[in-house]
Amino acid sequence: MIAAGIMSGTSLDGIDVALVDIDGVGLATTCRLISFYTFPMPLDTKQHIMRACLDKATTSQLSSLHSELGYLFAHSVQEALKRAHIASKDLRFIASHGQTVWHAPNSHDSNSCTYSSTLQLGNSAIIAWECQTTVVSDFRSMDMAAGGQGAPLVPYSELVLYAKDSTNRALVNIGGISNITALKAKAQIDDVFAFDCGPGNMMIDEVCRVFFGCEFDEGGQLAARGNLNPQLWQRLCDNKFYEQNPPKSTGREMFGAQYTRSLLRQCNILNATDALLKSEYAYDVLYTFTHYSAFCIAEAYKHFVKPHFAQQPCKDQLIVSGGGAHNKTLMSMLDNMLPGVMVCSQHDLGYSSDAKEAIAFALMGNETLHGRASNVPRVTGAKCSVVLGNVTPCPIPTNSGVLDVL
Ligand SMILES: Nc1ncnc2c1ncn2[C@@H]1O[C@H](COP(=O)(O)OP(=O)(O)OP(=O)(O)O)[C@@H](O)[C@H]1O
Ligand SMILES: CC(=O)N[C@H]1[C@@H]2OC[C@@H](O2)[C@@H](O)[C@@H]1O[C@H](C)C(=O)O
Repeated sequence: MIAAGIMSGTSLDGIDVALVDIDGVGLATTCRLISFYTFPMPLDTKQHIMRACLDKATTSQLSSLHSELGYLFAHSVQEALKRAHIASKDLRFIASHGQTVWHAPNSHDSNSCTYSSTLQLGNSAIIAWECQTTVVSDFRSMDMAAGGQGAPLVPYSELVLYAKDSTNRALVNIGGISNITALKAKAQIDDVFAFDCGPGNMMIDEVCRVFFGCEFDEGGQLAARGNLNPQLWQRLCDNKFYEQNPPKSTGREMFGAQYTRSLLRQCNILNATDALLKSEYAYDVLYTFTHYSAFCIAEAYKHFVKPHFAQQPCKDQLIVSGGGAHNKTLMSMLDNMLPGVMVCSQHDLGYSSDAKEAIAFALMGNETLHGRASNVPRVTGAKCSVVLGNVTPCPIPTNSGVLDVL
């Protein structure tokens, strides 16, 4: 059956839509990518999201953004179907990740009456109405309710789609944040091991905005012209997220624009008034942040993944997906930091590097509609396996039960 997975991640660069042909459930699922599209995030919407992420949106602005994103996601799916020449009546369901504007898994504090929470916006009723189909959304809340971090969730789909009998595979997604999934050869669900490594492109993008007036470092060409700035490197390494034991997850709350700019200020880089000095700094600053992103991934691999792989002595692969796979400087830093490991991209293996997360949510939506769990408790720290997501039925009455989609 045909399903759509929608992902818009922490980078806010665009809305990813994967149209897939999906069959079966659990480890027997087959999921063929029919088409994949990324629709640019409109500037206004991006500003609205940033305002919410920075905790500066009013309640009415948040509510409006929830609807705004609902329409944007729905229209993205409609456009994808049109471009792929698929009739909307053939779409059986949409799995929508939503836009994360808040993710605070460790915030429980009874003294201040603060609760752990996660918030993904994009009104599912609007998506269901506009596309006249069933929608599965809000995948993270149930895992968090069950005591988990609500992230990362993609590892379940990675086990289903990429586990091998003869190779230890570490799958790294370098989006705004980078995360890693360890699939040792012949992995079963209880073997899956995954966590967020640290910043992926988030700080790199911020440096590009501050110094170069662009949104990202195309191909890593700008960083390639720099060298390590020792003072900044020291400051970056003071952040010990990369050393923390998993399970762990992070986001814009830790590695966002405010943090990036505060590091630059501490090193007197943002304070430099001399334009020439600033421009000389720029490439080194970008190189240093890129090096830090690679370092967080390499450290994650060396300290947590490699010992796990040692249980299965066979070939080790590190497979990179997400926008960071296009950054050649970052990829070559990773390669240098991990001698003896075959570092490649999803694309090198014949899969789309960009579509992975959108496909993953389509697969998890399928599990949900079959009443099956798709979190990995060992990964998120949840007390047990749980069925993820909220199901918004197709608005057309059928009188045959809301889950009659399959
Ligand atoms: N051609 C390219 N060269 C260098 N970097 C790129 C390129 N294309 C994309 N990127 C980087 O990848 C980022 C987007 O990656 P991606 O879409 O995987 O992130 P995301 O899904 O938003 O984030 P997350 O997975 O953390 O939620 C961009 O912001 C940019 O930094
Ligand atoms: C809260 C949230 O949206 N987290 C994202 C983010 O982007 C990367 C990393 O941080 C990961 O934990 C997660 O996304 C992927 C899709 C996941 O859950 O596996």
